[in-house]
This record gives sequence, C-alpha cells and structure tokens, in this order.
Amino acid sequence: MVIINLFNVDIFRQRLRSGMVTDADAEFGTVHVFHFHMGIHELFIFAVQLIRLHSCWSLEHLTASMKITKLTTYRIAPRWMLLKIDTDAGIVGWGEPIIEGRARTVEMAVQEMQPYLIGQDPARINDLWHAMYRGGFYRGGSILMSAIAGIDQALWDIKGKVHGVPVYQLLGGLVRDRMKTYSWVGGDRPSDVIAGITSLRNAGFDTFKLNGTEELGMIDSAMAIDAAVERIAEIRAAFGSTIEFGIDFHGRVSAPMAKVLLRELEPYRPLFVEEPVLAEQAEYYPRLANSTSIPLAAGERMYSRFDFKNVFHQGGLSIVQPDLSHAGGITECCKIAAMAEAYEIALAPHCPLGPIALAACLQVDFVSHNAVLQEQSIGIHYNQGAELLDYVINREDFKITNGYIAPFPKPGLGVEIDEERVIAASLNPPDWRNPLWRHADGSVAEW
Ligand SMILES: O=C(O)C(=O)C[C@@H](O)[C@H](O)CO
Ligand SMILES: [Mg+2]
Repeated sequence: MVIINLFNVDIFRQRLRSGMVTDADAEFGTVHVFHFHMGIHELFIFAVQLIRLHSCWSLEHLTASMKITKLTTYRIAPRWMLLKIDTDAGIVGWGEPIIEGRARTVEMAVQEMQPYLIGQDPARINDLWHAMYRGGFYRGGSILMSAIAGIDQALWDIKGKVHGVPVYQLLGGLVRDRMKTYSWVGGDRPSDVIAGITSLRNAGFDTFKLNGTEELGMIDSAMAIDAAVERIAEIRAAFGSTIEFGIDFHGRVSAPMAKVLLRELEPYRPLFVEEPVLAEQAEYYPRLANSTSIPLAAGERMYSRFDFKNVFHQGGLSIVQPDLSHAGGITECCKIAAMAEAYEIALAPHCPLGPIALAACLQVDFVSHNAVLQEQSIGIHYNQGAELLDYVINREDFKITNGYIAPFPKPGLGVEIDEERVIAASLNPPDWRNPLWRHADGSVAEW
C-alpha cells in the first residue's frame, strides 16, 4: 500500500503524460486510481503503461502499432523552441529545434515536415530522418537541419521511453562515467572576464570560453589586436595555468587578421580558438593551422556530415563542434562524431541553448570516444528571461560537480519537462534576435 503523501499527484500526472511511469507510479496509480478522477484518456494511457510495465507481452507487441499523432512547438524565453511529439500510445518525446533569431522560420519548417511524420511509426528514426532530409529535394542548411534535429531528438526520446532506458544505452552504452563541461564568461563584448571566471571557479568550473574580440575590420589596427590580446594576457596573469579557456572568434575575425591574432595569442596558450574564420572560409583552416600551435575548433555553423566531410578531408581542425539542435540531431551528430574520430579530431558539441539540446549533446558525448568537452548555457549572456533549468522538473540530474556532469539516469533523453510551465511561457513568446553590428564606417560587421 503506497502512502499517498509520498507521491505528488501532479508529478504523477506529468509522468503519466510523458511516458515516464515507473513501477512505483504504477503501484500508486493502481491503488489510488479512483482518487484521481482520471478522465477516460488518462485511464487509457495509464492502462497502456501498466501493461507495458507489468505485462508478459513483448515490448514490440505493445509498440509495434505505435503511431505519431501530433507535433506541437513552443517558442519560449530566453530564445528557445521546444517540440513535443505525441504518439497514440500516450508516450511523448521532446526536442529542441531552433535557430537562434529564426525561431518562427524553424517552427514553420517543423510544421512542413509533418506529412513525413503523422501516422508513421516513431521507432523508425533512420527512415524518418532520410525521408525528411531527402524527401523535399532541397536539403541541408541551418533551417531544415535544425527542424530535423529537434524532431530527431524527440524521436530518440520516445524510443528510450518505450524501452525504459536512456538513449545512450540504445547507442551502445557509456564510454565514460562523467563528461567535462565549460562555461561562458564575458558576454558579447568581453568584459569583466576576471570577475566572471572567479565566480564560476567558486562554483567548481575550471574551463571557460569567451569572445576574442568585438567588431574587427577585415584589416584592422595593431591597437585592436592589442586590446584583444591584453584581455587574454590578464586572464593568464590572474589565474596562470589553473584554468583553461577557449577563445571564440565568433566569425568576427577575417582570414588576414586571424593569422595575426593567432600569432599574438600563442604565448597565452588558449585551449582552442573557435571559428577562427567563418565556416564559409573553411579552406583557411589548414593554412591557419600551419601557422599556429593553438588547436582550432569549429562546427556550430555546419549542418550535416556532408558539410563536415570537406573540413575533415582538408584538415586544420583539432576540434569539431556540431550543434545537436542545428546539425540533424542525435542520428546525424553520432555520424559526425564517428567521422571526426577517424581523423583524430576531438568532439566538443556546441550548446548555448536549452535543456533538451544539452541532454541530446550528452547522449552523444557519452557514447563518443573522442568527446572531450561540452558547452552548457548556465549563466550564458543570452539567457535573459529564463535559465537553463527553468522548465525542467528533474533538475538534480543536471548537477555539475567540479565541471563534470554524470549520465542522465532516466529513459529517453532523461529530461522531465514541466509542460505547464512551457505552455505558460509560450503564451508570451520572445522575439530574440542577435544585434546587427556595424563598423565605424557604417558597413555591416560580423556579430
Ligand atoms: O556558444 C557559442 O559558441 C556561440 O558562438 C554563441 C552563438 O552560437 C549564439 O548562440 C548565436 O545566437
Ligand atoms: Mg561559438
């Protein structure tokens, strides 16, 4: 006999709807079902889950006829979009399809993918992925690959919940017991980085990332270079080698200036320099790599293994940073990770986004031998109006200890989303856009 006050009825209902019903829930629900005044729909879902949990039926039997019934998108603060995929078995999956600043465009792209999905078996992730990628003739790019990414994440979430295991178990199991993470400092116009690092060190982090410059002209002055270098010199002077940090050139640095800046930064030994030039100038990666010992990183603006394959072939990158919400999701990023490993390139997924995106990254990190570092957005300068865990019920699973995070224990992506809070937040969707920067002469500057 389960004592009712051990369970929160609302949490039980949320778990019921999200397909996360546990044995204890099932026992509790059975005993107290008449206290809940459940509707017929909830009773049906509960019955399906009870059968699943306690049935001699094969799992395949239960889910063989499963069908995708609905896709719902929620644009929420700070600049995220969450996708919920419903099935006729009452098991739901969550994804995070988003291009920051183009949320409505991606939302429409997700809706336009529905004909490939509604009525289909959610277990057939590979087939659905190729249908979405190849079915529309035109393919790739940030919008379509972000739409596919979020849908793919949600399908893996469903698959894990059906089998009652985390996604990484379905991908062959853990290659590590914990994953190293890093934190942003300094914001868009890097400032107060010493204070930022100091407070994050007190929280246990020892690895950071900051923007390397503000606006920088195609050919800029020694003074502009000196300003960028002095900031890095201050960090090394303040913390020595007790911390590590990556420097994000953020695409703001032209190819001519990248060579100059990399040379001046050599003495301070950054862990890596990210997006040393824009992805459309990727042919400079091997040339720049020949001019510096600093590991070069890129990938947040590459959207499939077909974008990455040329970069792998030509060389120059030591670290690739595919974004799990931009590069086709778990299915595609696992392939990118494996390709990178063959070229002795490390994996450090890009993730300045929300909890589902981070969970998807971690599912790939925990099965990829070459995963070395994971970006996460706690305290990032973009999180105005909501923080990483504001929509998460199982916040304890996101605990970061001395910069490391443990594998999520729950089925699927391992995130229990507070759906009521998401729905409420979506009633007042943000209209986040990145700023349009301009040089002193009025021309557009890379942000
Ligand atoms: O996290 C990073 O490495 C970034 O470069 C941040 C950038 O990707 C913004 O999210 C774009 O909106
Ligand atoms: Mg970046």
